[in-house]
Amino acid sequence: MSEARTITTAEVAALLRVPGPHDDKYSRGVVGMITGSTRYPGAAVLGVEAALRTGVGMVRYLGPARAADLVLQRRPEAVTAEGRVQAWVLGSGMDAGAASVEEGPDAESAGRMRAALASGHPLVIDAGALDAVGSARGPAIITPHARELCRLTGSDLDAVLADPASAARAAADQLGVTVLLKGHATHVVAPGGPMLVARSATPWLATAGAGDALAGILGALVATHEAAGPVDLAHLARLGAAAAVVHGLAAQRASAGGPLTVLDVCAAVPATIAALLRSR
Ligand SMILES: NC(=O)C1=CN([C@@H]2O[C@H](COP(=O)(O)OP(=O)(O)OC[C@H]3O[C@@H](n4cnc5c(N)ncnc54)[C@H](OP(=O)(O)O)[C@@H]3O)[C@@H](O)[C@H]2O)[C@@H](O)CC1
Ligand SMILES: Nc1ncnc2c1ncn2[C@@H]1O[C@H](COP(=O)(O)OP(=O)(O)O)[C@@H](O)[C@H]1O
Repeated sequence: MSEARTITTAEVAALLRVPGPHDDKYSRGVVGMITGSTRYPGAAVLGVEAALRTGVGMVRYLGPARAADLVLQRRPEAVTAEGRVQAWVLGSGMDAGAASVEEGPDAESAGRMRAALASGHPLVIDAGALDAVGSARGPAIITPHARELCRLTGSDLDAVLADPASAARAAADQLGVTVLLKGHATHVVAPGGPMLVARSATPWLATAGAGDALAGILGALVATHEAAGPVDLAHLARLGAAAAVVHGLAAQRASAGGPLTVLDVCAAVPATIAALLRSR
């Protein structure tokens, strides 16, 4: 078994960037999101909602037209024009091979995804972008659930579920990226780095779209940090664990012991962050 340490709420609170009087929307950080697809547009809405609720200077949403329309209906704050970003979230709500699509309504966002992968900016790589991890030029954190990790590394599902810490570490070493392996406990590790575990989640979070929200929370945290200086793989691991804790605590708040929807979790993120900030 791999050594693992539960990240504390004090560590998470210390990783939250608070805007100051001299900040503007660009100095706070811009997260670019190429998520959602014509088949799964809802994932784009959830990720954008989560990123905005986490606090970031701007969300630049560059996915397919159907998803962009829904994102704008829900969140007119989102900017759908190309421009500079500090960090990218790629692949939530997309089928495997999304970066290779060359025809149809999702081809333009596939091209944008290839450009983001080659940009050198930090990357949050989820769902349909996971198989493109080899073309990431910047530091990357991948966010698979156990089945996705197995598809990516060829490992056995029972072995991953029995020892997720070792599976996450092996994947990080094999792929040369930071790995955030989702589950009841979420394991996060950079190649050669310490294993961090987030244990704040409630099983009510086992619902479709919860992972799309996690990617948005993480993307916002990465963009706000990258805006202050370059983020490396070890830093991505700390931010990944912090995002999972915020996500889990927001789910506890949204649940209050009962069922939740993913938009409820997103709505609970600002109060969750405010409570963490009060504790520092
Ligand atoms: N609102 C949105 O837009 C949302 C969009 N989403 C997007 O959906 C995409 C697919 O994501 P995912 O994670 O579901 O896909 P994946 O890893 O292929 O797992 C499927 C495999 O699990 C297994 N399986 C086991 N039990 C099963 C069962 N009872 N019912 C069905 N399957 C069952 C089954 O294996 P089998 O039994 O067939 O061997 C199957 O192969 C992805 O792009 C994601 O971002 C989601 O985020 C949701 C919200
Ligand atoms: N039993 C559970 N207890 C706590 N959290 C869970 C549980 N099952 C799933 N989660 C969390 O819910 C999210 C599900 O993400 P994911 O599997 O990507 O789903 P989706 O693709 O539908 O968004 C992850 O953040 C995961 O950690």
